Amino acid sequence: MPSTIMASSTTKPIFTPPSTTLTSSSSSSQPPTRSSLLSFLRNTASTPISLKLSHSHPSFRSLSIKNATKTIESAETSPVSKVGAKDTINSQETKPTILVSEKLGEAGLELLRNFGDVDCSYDLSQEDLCKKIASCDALIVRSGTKVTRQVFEAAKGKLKVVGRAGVGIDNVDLQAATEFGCLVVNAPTANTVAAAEHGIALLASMARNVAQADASMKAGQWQRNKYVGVSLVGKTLAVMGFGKVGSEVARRAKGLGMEVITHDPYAPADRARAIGVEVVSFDQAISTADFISLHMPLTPATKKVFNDDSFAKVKKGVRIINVARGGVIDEDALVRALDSGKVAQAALDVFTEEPPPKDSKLVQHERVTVTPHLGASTKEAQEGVAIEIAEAVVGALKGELAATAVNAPMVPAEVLSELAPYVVLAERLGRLAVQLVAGGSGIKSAKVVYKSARDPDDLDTRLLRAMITKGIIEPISDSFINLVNADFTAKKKGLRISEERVVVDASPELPIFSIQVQLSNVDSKFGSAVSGGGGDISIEGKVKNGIPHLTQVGSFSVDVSLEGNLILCRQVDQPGMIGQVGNILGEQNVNVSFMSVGRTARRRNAIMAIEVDEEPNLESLKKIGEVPAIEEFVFLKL
Ligand SMILES: NC(=O)c1ccc[n+]([C@@H]2O[C@H](COP(=O)([O-])OP(=O)(O)OC[C@H]3O[C@@H](n4cnc5c(N)ncnc54)[C@H](O)[C@@H]3O)[C@@H](O)[C@H]2O)c1
Ligand SMILES: O=C(O)[C@H](O)COP(=O)(O)O
Repeated sequence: MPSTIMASSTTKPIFTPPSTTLTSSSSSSQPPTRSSLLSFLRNTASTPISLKLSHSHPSFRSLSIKNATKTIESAETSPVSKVGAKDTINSQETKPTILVSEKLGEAGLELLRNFGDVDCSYDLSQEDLCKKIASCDALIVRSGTKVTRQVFEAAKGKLKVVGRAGVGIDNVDLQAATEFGCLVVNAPTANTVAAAEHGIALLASMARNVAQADASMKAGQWQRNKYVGVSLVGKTLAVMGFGKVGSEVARRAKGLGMEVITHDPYAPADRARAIGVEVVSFDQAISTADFISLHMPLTPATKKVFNDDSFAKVKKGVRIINVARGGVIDEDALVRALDSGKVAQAALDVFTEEPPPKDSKLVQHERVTVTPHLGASTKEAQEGVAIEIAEAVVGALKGELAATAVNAPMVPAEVLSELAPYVVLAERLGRLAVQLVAGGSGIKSAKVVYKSARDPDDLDTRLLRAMITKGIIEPISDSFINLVNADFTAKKKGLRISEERVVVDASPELPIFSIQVQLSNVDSKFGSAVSGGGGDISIEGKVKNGIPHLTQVGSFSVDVSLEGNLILCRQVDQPGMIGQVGNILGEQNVNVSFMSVGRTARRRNAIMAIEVDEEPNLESLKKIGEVPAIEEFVFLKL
């Protein structure tokens, strides 16, 4: 059974492909360009066509002569080739500017300096950050910089990647980043152990009043009876969030002889069981634990999850450790629970507001131990994080897909290399399909059919869908589309993209046998592209020897590589047609690089697909339209 995925829902028509008159072929109206944001992929030797997609705005010229009336329509030509190379981020002329707004390990800075101009400006105000960001290609932050919507707006499309040198990305407005097509990457692994060790340090020092006793001695006291602690062995620790840090804390707590239970709605129970940790419900965890250690991210679902209600359910005298995020605790409720004795002690590394106000009751509370967000602050972790984020940011600026992308699908390297030629095919099919739409028709829905011999579940199409979306939208709007914002932009423009995977009897060696793009409920300026009775514009392509080919236009089979621009003609099948069209193009020194003819029956309708190296002028296209046997034709720009 073919599977269908709805990429986005639709509300209103998105756009109308442009159409102007024959005389409007001048290239003087420069299309809007923005610098090359995130490319989808790097160039690889195995990829026949450059995948480093600079952010140009290639609109297209299209000419069609419809049936007997032979109306000529043309969309304005844009100087595609003039904008591409200049805008490429890693060109020889310009080095990317990387703003580092918080202290980063030297090894990471070194990596960044080898690639771009690094501006280390710490403690910037929001206003200064907004001023600076407009000239930056990348921004690297820790938890202290708030990367708000305002920052993305101020970047005016220049900012391509935000690197979070650490795990938590709650200080980055991910929605805004996605809308602006800005990739967000983090460094999720290098500080795990440091955070877990800090959690254990707080657990032990809280239980034995280390911080309070230390302060008391420094104040000249010797209070042995006052600082009698509690033992850890045999006590129950509830680890809330069994991710990287939580599981390391659990492991260490087991080593201290504690009973460990965990609550994590998403973690696989067998991973916990494997280290002797039982997964329980939230209520069970907090009501049975002697110690509760927090290790979940701050999300809308976890915000203030520890509040008056939850403190009402905890065991009297519970002790709480938080090295996750301050915002998961309602801090006023915690003060109340401490004052009432329901919570005996708390050890906190993180706060709702950082730094917390000087008169914070929580910080000043005598049964609270505090550290200024030091969980990740070991020499080792900071060097590791710096290298991890520098590599991710440099990779993203080079156009590589980041393994630690937070707001884009992570596509494993082996999948990526296999899909690379199909990615090119996908974009080109989208680009061709939209040029077949007649002016005046709004495109509301596109359907993509992937034919493959493989199990549909084995086919990750997110990248392909993004590229088809890019192909459809970019030529006719000023939107810049990448893997980060493709689905968002499609939805915003009311374009619904549905996907279907069809299993076919083909070689399982190839991930995809063919990709078909259908545009529904639109008129076509090339009627032959409309297939069957459904009235959908339909084109299909395959990858042959690593090169994308157009193999079907409407009901006609063709076979032409998708490397240059394309002329599609429908004519009465008769001798001499190739020569006539070839002569017209030859007169203008336009080289035909590839051509193919598909027909329904001998001496009936045929489609000629001609790939040309150069762009024919309007005069030549007009002459092609005037060849008597040619019933309709369209010029498509790739
Ligand atoms: N204090 C520090 O310096 C420091 C250092 C590193 C990490 N952190 C913070 O620690 C937290 C965990 O980091 P990590 O690297 O282990 O992340 P992680 O993504 O590996 O683990 C988070 C876990 O929380 C779970 N989770 C999500 N919602 C939950 C909920 N409602 N209840 C319970 N569990 C839930 C997830 O399923 C996941 O297993 C993050 O908030 C991170 O920002 C702080
Ligand atoms: O989420 C994290 O990685 C930690 O909170 C560390 O934050 P920091 O980089 O500001 O120390």
